[in-house]
Amino acid sequence: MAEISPPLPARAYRPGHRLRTLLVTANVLLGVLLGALVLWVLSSSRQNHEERARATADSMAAMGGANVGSELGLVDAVLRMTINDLQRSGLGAGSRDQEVQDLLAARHRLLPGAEGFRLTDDSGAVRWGNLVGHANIPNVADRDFFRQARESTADGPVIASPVVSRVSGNWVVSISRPLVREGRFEGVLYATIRVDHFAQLFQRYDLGSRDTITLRMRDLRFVAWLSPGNAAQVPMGSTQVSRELRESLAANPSAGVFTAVSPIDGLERTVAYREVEGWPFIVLAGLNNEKFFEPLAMQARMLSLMAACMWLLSCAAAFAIYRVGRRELGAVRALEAQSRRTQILLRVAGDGIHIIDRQGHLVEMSDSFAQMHRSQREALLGRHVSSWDVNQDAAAIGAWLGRIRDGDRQRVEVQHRLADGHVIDVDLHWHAVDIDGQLLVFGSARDITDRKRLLHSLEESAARVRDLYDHAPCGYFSLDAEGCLVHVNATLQQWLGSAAVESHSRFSDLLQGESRRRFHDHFIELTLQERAPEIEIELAPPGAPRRVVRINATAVRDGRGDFLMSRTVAVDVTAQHEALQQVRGLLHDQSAMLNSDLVGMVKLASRTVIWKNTAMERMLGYGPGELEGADVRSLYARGEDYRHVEESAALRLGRGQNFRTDVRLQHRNGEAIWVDLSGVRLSDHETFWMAVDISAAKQAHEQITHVAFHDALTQLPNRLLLLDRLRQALAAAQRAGHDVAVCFADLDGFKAVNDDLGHEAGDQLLVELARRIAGSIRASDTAARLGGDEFVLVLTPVAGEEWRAVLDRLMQAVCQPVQLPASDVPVRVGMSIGVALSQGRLDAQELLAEADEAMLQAKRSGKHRVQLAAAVQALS
Ligand SMILES: Nc1nc2c(ncn2[C@@H]2O[C@H](COP(=O)(O)OP(=O)(O)OP(=O)(O)O)[C@@H](O)[C@H]2O)c(=O)[nH]1
Repeated sequence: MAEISPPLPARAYRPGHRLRTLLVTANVLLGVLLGALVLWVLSSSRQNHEERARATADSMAAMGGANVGSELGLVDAVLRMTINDLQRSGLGAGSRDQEVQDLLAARHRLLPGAEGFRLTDDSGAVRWGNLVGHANIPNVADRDFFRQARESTADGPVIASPVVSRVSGNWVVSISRPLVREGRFEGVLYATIRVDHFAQLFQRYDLGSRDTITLRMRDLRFVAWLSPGNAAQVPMGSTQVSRELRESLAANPSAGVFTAVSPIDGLERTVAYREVEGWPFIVLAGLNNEKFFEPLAMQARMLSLMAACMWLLSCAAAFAIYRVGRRELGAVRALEAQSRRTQILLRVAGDGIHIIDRQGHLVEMSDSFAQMHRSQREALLGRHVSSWDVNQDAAAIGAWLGRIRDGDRQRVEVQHRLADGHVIDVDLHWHAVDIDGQLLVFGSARDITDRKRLLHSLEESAARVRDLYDHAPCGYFSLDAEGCLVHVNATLQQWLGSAAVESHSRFSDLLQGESRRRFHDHFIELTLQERAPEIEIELAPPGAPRRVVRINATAVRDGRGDFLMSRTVAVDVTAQHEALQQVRGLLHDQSAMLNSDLVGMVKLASRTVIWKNTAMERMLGYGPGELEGADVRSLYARGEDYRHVEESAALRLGRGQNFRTDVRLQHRNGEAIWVDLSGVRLSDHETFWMAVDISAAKQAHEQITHVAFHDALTQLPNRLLLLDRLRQALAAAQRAGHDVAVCFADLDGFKAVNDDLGHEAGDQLLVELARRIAGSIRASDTAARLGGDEFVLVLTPVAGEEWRAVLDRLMQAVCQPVQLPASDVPVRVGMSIGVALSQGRLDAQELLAEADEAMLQAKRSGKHRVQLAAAVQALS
């Protein structure tokens, strides 16, 4: 698998983004620059405007001050000149009124701005001036200017605050001088100027609407103002002024410029003030900033608009550049992306893509091509086709390259020799393309070596399947919707008799009788349903064996569900049928066997009867079905027999062996029944048992055994049984470490009984004495009759001398009189006994002989006594 180089990071190379950033940044900078420029220009312009406003206001204030000053100066000059004239001419008090009146009138004419020009006497009565002839001569003694002038010692005019004229009713400002002659106060000459006159003075200036020129007293009391277009009224004498004016006046009482909002009308103005030189007045010129800076605002708007237009134009230009640039960049990027896609395609392409030039040299390839050749791209680049083409040499390849033309294409299977020498099969598509006058062959090669091998393998498999199909032990065939053969394998052909099978034969025509009818129904059902039930039919073609076949069919349908054909498997079940017949016969035989009268059979599961035959029921005395479910333990005569069988059988059956034993079962009436019992294991849970009643045989055997081992007269054990028991006792005694006493007894005087009373009486006596002997011993002891009047007792176990007590008791029993039928008087016999003790010995015959010898010794010693064997005595 070729390693694919990772894709470039998404933001690693984005020329469109960079251009956009550049243009946006440039426009932002341009916007900032234009803004700064506009601000700078406006700031400079505002500064100029402010300077101009201040200069204009200052000029107007200066001009106003000069005008007011010159007006007042003119009035004062006329007043002074008139006073001088009055002092010199002696006019005035005591003079003719007309002369004074004329003088004043003449001088009044010099003062067009003065409303009144009058002279008072020393009492304040207005005696001369333009009020002469007035009905009521006013007195101004209460006026400030009169009092100040009368008291004034300085050679200067007296200016009084505006007052309402008592003559005209107008607000006026009065300028006065005292008339003093020869040190005596004779009156006050005064001129009154209407405050409106000052406003008229200011009208000669080109004031804009909302501009103001104001005249105030030095103490800021309002006198007059001119403010075109301003309807605000200012109370006469009002000192309501801005804070800035007070501060500026405090800093410089004579002149100043500042900007302030007027407390009168609330408008912002550039205000300049000037002191009226020589007079207690200040003139304030206020330029309405809004009005004055209107051109500046206009300029600002224009500049801003121009700057905005420039900026928008710049943005539009930038956007156009961006659009064009992006289109170009998009094209470049599309080309790059195409190139990268092609490169990646070559890296990841599954097929071996490669390009060769007209000379047959490899000029480009995908990684998979190099991998297919088990080589590296660098090693293969420039190689000639002939270096790997197995089927053509360089000359043939050259000829082929010389023949092909633009647009030629072909698909061929070729063989390539790999770098490691292996040859692979290749499926090659090539396409010749002329690019810029150069013919290139584009190839797509795929390694099909494995596919060809697989195809070969599949063909072999198909052949095997075909062989299997034809020669399988099953018959295969397909029928069309009409029931005619479409496919049939060789096996079925053989079954049908090859001659009978023709193309499109109707299959049912090859059948007879019941088979034909059954198949017909089966096929109808198959055409209607997906499957049809299995059926068995008989094939009986002429010249071929009859056979029974079981057929299983599936319907094949088209996309609409219409029946196309059947797919049928036929299995030859002839042998099964025959086997079934045999099995049925066997089952019949088996049934007969299982129901035998002689052999009882049961099947057990978990020790419970789950099946039994009649013989078993009869053997155990149960009625039909009564044994079903019975616990098997209840069928045994003795519990130990059941346990013995259970343990022994479990061991053998568990090893897969059969188990057989003779055991006593219990008849329902309580009698024990000897049976020959054998069992086999059927499964983990089930066992099968057969029982043959052997009670009769067992009884006969027991009788035979009893006769063989017992004395026929007394029924005591005979010599054979005695020896057997003696040997067992000796072996046990040796293991246990105790003694066995072997006592040989012979009756004393028995012969006389026979002789006197007859042999039969002798037998009766022997029977009685045998009974007494058997009753004198323990269960572990044995009393046997050897023959005649000889008895042997085996006492085991014995310890010490305890055998003596047993024998004493025995002798007492034996010597008791016996009443025999043949005698009127009881018969008495004695008994001589020889005793041998085992003392660890095991030889029974030796001990018996030793006891016999001791018995003889007892006889010899006078009879009816017990004699211990000499060997025992010696050992003791
Ligand atoms: N009735 C009868 N007698 C028998 C039988 N077998 C042997 N005898 C007799 O028993 C007698 C035994 O003989 P003895 O042992 O010599 O007789 P005894 O009189 O006891 O003599 P001692 O042993 O010397 O005391 C013989 O006469 C036998 O014929 C038998 O089965 N029945």
